[in-house]
Amino acid sequence: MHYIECFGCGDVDGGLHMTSTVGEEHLVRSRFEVTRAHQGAPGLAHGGLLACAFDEALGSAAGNLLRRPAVTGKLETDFLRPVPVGSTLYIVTKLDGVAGRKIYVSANGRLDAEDGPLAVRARALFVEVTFEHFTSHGSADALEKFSQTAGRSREDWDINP
Ligand SMILES: CCCCCCCCCCCC(=O)SCCNC(=O)CCNC(=O)[C@H](O)C(C)(C)COP(=O)(O)OP(=O)(O)OC[C@H]1O[C@@H](n2cnc3c(N)ncnc32)[C@H](O)[C@@H]1OP(=O)(O)O
Repeated sequence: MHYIECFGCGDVDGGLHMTSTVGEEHLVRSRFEVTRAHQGAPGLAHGGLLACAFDEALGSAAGNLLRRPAVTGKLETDFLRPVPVGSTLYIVTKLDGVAGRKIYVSANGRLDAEDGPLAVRARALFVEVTFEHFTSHGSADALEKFSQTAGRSREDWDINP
């Protein structure tokens, strides 16, 4: 799932420009490059921006692994180490479970390498929604744009791979 106007993964000025890929053992790997635009304290990433990066990584995992539209219901973050400007967070997300519409995911973010020091941990509950969630609360035009730019139609979502 990729939407070019998404703040997390899209081609948006000032956005996070994150990329995510599904790898071995159904783990989703995401990267977040921390720039000066993401600062809170001087030279360090803002905690809210880091939470956003994890929302993106966790949401990307829920969406790409299950191929169901879902939105964040709950997001928890543990900030274990400062994350400096100029560093890259290597985020690995796993699917912990599904119960009805509830999708549980968790992630670890390590500094500058897959095996770097653990800097941020996060857990989230995503809730599966229908497309009407986006048309009734968002914008039908934006949803159409998503369908076009993601290269898939709404009907594709009915298929559970
Ligand atoms: C086109 C595609 C593009 C793809 C779109 C991809 C988007 C990804 C974007 C990145 C992620 C985001 O930023 S998403 C944006 C931020 N999030 C949002 O805007 C969500 C706003 N909240 C809502 O719309 C709603 O509260 C929902 C959809 C989350 C839930 O409402 P609902 O549909 O009425 O369902 P509800 O019965 O309340 O909840 C269903 C089950 O989840 C549980 N539940 C719900 N919320 C919580 C919670 N905070 N903490 C614990 N549990 C919760 C309930 O107890 C229930 O459990 P049980 O009784 O079944 O046991």
